[in-house]
Amino acid sequence: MWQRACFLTRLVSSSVRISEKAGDIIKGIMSSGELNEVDKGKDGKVDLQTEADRRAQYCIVKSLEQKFTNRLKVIGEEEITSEAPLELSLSPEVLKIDDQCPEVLRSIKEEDVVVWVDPLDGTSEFAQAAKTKSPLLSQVTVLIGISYKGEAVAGVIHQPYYEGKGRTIWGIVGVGTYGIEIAPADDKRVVVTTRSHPTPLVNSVLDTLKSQGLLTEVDRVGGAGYKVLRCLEGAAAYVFASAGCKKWDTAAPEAILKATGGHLTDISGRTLCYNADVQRLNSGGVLATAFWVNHQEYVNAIPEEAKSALPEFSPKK
Ligand SMILES: Nc1ncnc2c1ncn2[C@@H]1O[C@H](COP(=O)(O)O)[C@@H](O)[C@H]1OP(=O)(O)O
Ligand SMILES: [Mg+2]
Ligand SMILES: [Mg+2]
Ligand SMILES: [Mg+2]
Repeated sequence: MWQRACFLTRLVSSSVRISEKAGDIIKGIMSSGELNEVDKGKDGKVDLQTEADRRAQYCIVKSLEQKFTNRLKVIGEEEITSEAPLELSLSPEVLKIDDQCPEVLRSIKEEDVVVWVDPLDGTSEFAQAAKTKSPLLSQVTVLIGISYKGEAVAGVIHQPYYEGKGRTIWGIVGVGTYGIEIAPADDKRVVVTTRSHPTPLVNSVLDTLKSQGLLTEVDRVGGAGYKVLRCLEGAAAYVFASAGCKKWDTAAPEAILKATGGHLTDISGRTLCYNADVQRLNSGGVLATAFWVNHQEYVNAIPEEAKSALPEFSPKK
């Protein structure tokens, strides 16, 4: 089956298993209690990295390198430092849908894609949970996103602590999203936003959405992956009117959301580009909406002052 399947299906099939192995590595570090946190932050801002981030990164990048060739371009959040076991098996579930892949995706070759890796999304929540044993751990995810011609076309989100045993959600645009039950339209308008990176602008945009009836309830939760999962499970939108999220935070979630009919752009409605040489920072913020929501309505409701405070291009990578 591996030999006959197209490259993209093989890559997703391998990424599903690799993300699950990375999840086991993350859980192992949490159980050991030896997170060995490092602060990568600049300009006085805290940006944590733990041993779990480092080992999961190693597992994902090295496994992809072994399974595929060096023509595959992989861009990850962390440097390759700590070693970890690899994962070379495949998910047969993904290979089963190979014949449903649209023709345009079937012709993709290794050198045509970029793989965006966030080995542990929700590091603040992970580190805080180690100290307080709080339910924040369900907000931790492993993200592997695949882009083609600058567009997010496939993705894997593994949630290691979901209901104790974990789950893996994966999707291919034009085929569908698997591993999750997509919630129908809701009368309520729950909007999810950052828990660990609030700013006055983030809050004032939410106030505006509320005044326009596009928000009935705000839920402050961690991680870009987890927030997009919430949009698949009933939340109307994920709104983050701040820079800070990077391409590896949004690639996998965007592909999975798009595969269900939802949208993810910056807060001005501009599509995100995932070419290898693009700036890493999503400097225009993040706006994601569920399939049953009018995305443009949210774009229009966000004040111009907020949009101009978050320009598309930042001088820093
Ligand atoms: N200011 C920031 N500095 C570093 N990472 C950020 C920042 N803002 C957002 N992120 C990344 O985006 C994710 C979603 O942000 P938030 O939870 O604040 O909405 C975070 O978990 C973090 O990813 P990571 O945990 O992989 O470092
Ligand atoms: Mg980080
Ligand atoms: Mg992240
Ligand atoms: Mg991360």
